[in-house]
Amino acid sequence: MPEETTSIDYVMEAASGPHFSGLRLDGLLSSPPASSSSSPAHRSLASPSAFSALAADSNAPKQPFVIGVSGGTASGKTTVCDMIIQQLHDHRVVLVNQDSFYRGLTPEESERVHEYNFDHPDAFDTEQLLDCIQKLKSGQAYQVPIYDFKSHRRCSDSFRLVNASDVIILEGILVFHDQRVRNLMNMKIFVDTDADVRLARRIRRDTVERGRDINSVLEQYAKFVKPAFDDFVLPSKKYADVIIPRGGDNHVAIDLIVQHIRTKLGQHDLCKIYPNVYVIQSTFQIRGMHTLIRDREISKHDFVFYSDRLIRLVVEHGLGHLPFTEKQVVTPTASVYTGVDFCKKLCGVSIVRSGESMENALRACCKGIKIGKILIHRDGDDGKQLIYEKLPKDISERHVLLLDPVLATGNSANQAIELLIQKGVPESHIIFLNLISAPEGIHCVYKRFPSLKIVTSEIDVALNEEFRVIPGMGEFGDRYFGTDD
Ligand SMILES: Nc1nc2c(ncn2[C@@H]2O[C@H](COP(=O)(O)OP(=O)(O)OP(=O)(O)O)[C@@H](O)[C@H]2O)c(=O)[nH]1
Ligand SMILES: O=P(O)(O)OC[C@H]1O[C@H](OP(=O)(O)OP(=O)(O)O)[C@H](O)[C@@H]1O
Ligand SMILES: O=c1cc[nH]c(=O)[nH]1
Repeated sequence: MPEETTSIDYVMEAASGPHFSGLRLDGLLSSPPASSSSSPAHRSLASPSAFSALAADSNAPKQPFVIGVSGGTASGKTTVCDMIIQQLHDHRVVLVNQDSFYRGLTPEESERVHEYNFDHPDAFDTEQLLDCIQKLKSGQAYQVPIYDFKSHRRCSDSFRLVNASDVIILEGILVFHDQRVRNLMNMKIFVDTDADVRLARRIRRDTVERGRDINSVLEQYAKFVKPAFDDFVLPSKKYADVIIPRGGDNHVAIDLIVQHIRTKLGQHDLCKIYPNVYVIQSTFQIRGMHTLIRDREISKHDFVFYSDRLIRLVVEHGLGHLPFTEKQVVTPTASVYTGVDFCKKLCGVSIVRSGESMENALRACCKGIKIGKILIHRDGDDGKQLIYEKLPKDISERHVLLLDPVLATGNSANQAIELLIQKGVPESHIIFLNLISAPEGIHCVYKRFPSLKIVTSEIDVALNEEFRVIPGMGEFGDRYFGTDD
């Protein structure tokens, strides 16, 4: 026992000296490792303009949310990632491990594997990792290499195909080291676990799972793992947005992180510009319904059925934005329940004809609700003319749910809103409900009516030259009412 303690002390002591990247030919090179940012390969890749071009196009389809998870060896990164993936069960999440981008050792390096520093940034092919994350971010699938920890090589003929998804988690000890990789992340998490706990886990993992003897594990730890942690991993902690003490045991932190990711996923870029735009939180159910109603091959019956389901969700969500008052009731157990009372001064206004498809859902939610109508004639595509209106007399005292499934140029909506305001409805008392909004329509409405609320189920990419929403769902009214052939 005293002998073992001495040898551990020795290796720990030795850890405080200099350390080097890649293969240590003599175990004690005299110059520090070349800075990775100075390599020509680094300079040539991914110019800043490539990134800004990606970021600048506000009409581009929604980009995946990229989470970086870093921390020392055996800190519990994998557990944290698993928990996030599990809790985000209704989103498509992919995990990319930095380990997959280990360069793999040359035969010469393999012969002296004990002198190879697997914990130095140069041990990873960061250019390829960047390429992978950029491709996934732009919606393309990527063939991730498979690295074998036993042979220290990559499998030459097989890859793991990672598909594009809503969330990409990039996990590894050094994922915050390179600024270009960091810049691709929307959220950075550092798993902070005490060094002694990590070392104990590492010893158990490497001896039990990787068939190594304890001395070689400690030697590698002292010579490479600990120094690289101090030099590269720990300094990158400052880039983290969230630091999780105790790793996977910290359920509160993971819950908060997942909540934040959920909020961000539901947020279109336009919601950041216009805080009164609400996109209902996307789920596979909602996407499934959109997939059906956007499919030009769907039957009329199914188009109506799935549009109605979506409309009901949008209506329910819209009602959630109405004011309420507190109300107490006595339950059958003679206890007091403190709840809320629905807003009483309410009405719906549909823009004829498509908006009428939303009336049933509103009636189903609000018994006996008054519903007015506005008919706007489309004269060309910019000229809209109001030709009919029938509104409740006391509309100025009511909150108005304005109904129309499509917001395209915004001209119809603006005509209708203008009329409501003329009738005395305060702008902030109008909630415009629709299934699909085009960015152009949102800009157009908010230019004139910034305090109105829009509740929609998806924001599309753009309008085409014919002012149709892209990808859109074609002419909603014709498809819903069966007048399209
Ligand atoms: N001996 C040896 N070690 C390697 C090799 N490749 C990677 N490593 C070690 O693997 C570690 C990186 O993985 P970790 O972060 O510990 O693994 P992990 O399972 O993701 O850790 P947690 O999930 O945080 O517990 C580095 O510290 C390297 O020293 C190899 O081929 N041989
Ligand atoms: O934002 P905009 O560019 O004004 O376009 C949106 C309008 O177009 C559609 O109606 P359409 O004129 O096709 O009539 P319909 O409801 O009778 O089908 C839709 O229901 C909106 O009212
Ligand atoms: O794409 C569009 C544009 C306006 N109205 C629709 O129904 N669809």
